[in-house]
Amino acid sequence: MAHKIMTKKSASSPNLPPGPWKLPIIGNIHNLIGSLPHRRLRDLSSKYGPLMHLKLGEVSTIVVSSPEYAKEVLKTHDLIFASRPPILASKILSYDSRGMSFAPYGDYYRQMRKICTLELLSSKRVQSFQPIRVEELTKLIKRIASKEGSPTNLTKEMHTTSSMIISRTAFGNKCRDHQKFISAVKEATEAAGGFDLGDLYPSAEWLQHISGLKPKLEKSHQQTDRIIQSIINEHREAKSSATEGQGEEVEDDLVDVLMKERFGLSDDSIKAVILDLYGGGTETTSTIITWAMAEMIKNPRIMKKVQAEVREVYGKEGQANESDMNNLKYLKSVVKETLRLHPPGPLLLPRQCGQACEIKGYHIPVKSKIIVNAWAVGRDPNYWTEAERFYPERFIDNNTIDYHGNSFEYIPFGAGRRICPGITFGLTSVEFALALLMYHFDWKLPNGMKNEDLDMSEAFGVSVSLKDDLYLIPITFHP
Ligand code: HEM
Repeated sequence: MAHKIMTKKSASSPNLPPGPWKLPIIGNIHNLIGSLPHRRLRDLSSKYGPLMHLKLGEVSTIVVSSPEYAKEVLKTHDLIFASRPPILASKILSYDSRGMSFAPYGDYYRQMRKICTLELLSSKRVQSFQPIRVEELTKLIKRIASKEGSPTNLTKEMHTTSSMIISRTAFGNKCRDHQKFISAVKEATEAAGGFDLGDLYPSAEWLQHISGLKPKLEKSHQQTDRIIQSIINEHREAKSSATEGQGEEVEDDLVDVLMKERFGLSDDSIKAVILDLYGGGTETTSTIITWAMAEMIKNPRIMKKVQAEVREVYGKEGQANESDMNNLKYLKSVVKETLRLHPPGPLLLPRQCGQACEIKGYHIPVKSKIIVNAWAVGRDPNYWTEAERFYPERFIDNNTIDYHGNSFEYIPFGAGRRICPGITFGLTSVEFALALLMYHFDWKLPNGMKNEDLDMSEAFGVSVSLKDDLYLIPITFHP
């Protein structure tokens, strides 16, 4: 291994992974200033190695930037790193971390994860939501067609569509105003997206008060709580009138599933999980679609090839449908390549070390925060030829690299026990949306802009997205 210990340490000082010099109090916070975190961390790790130690405020942080070390953390020592660090936003917004994303690893988490993978996000359940996807995406195609020839804000359109798909999946027809829920969560996410000093200095609780974040999060939480609670109450009423034989048949949306008696979940747990699924599935899905569109506009050869494939497969039917998606081999490779270069969560979600351990001779202290730089791993030139190039062909006929965290050079959904449970849900929406956009329209940039001039700069947020909204001109395709 290239990064051996260079200096002899005394027996009492643990052999931490290498890292930049630490300043008093702030540690390495100043080392992160300059560019977006995933880029900055990659630059630092090219100097200090693929297993790097940083001190961010009080928090000992281990940064993983190569497939070999990602495998150590996400597979070899999976159980030790299966927890998440406590985060103020999740404590407040997610009912004391009762959702799945930030629940500490333990019995409660395992129960929720099981419900989620077997009941809420299983292939069968995802399949059952097909009518919702078809309806929302048909609305999207109609809205875009109505703007024929003029610039359309695809970023915004995709965000609206993904939000509606997940909100309708979660609440079904028993919610009268999806928009109210969507706006409240947007506000909460914006509040949580800020940098929280309190999380970097857990021992100084007073910091949470002076940063002003806590009251902001509490206010947002009260608002979202009121809305979801009233949706749950509506479900309860619909259920009881159906049982009494007066109501319509109760159709299973995600809240219905979570309310099943055999799970014995409290309302707070139900609300936390719903918020998690909404938070985990909306922006991720819409940003991938936008990145894929931007990459294809930049590479017209690729867009033409996808369009030819989609139009050939769906030509006879005159419209795209989900059942033939398996024939769209090239479109699927475009999605895979988009996720390699633009994983919406470039640093996955942080893990926490549950027990002091050693990785290839380096000491990992208990309670360290673990950051896996999936973005850097997906661009590692030791694993990828022409790593920075958008080249979907690399995945055609490559059956070894899948989405399930088995190849550690490709982990846009993470790997191991905490791998994203929404892979099927997310990919089904992404691939179908792209098939429709490619089938129904030709696309060009506004104001005579050249393909190569499209700015691909990133913005860091809940997901890493294009910095500027993507405006494209649709031209309807008439078969
Ligand atoms: C389509 C694009 C998506 C991407 C790229 C993505 C990516 C990720 C990543 C990187 C993680 C962290 C994994 C880890 O720590 O190893 C994660 C976790 C999670 N995702 Fe996704 N996700 C996507 C879609 C979805 C959807 C559609 C849902 C739900 C409807 C969802 C729900 C979740 C949840 C609940 C977790 C937390 C899992 C846990 O801690 O056990 N995601 N996702």
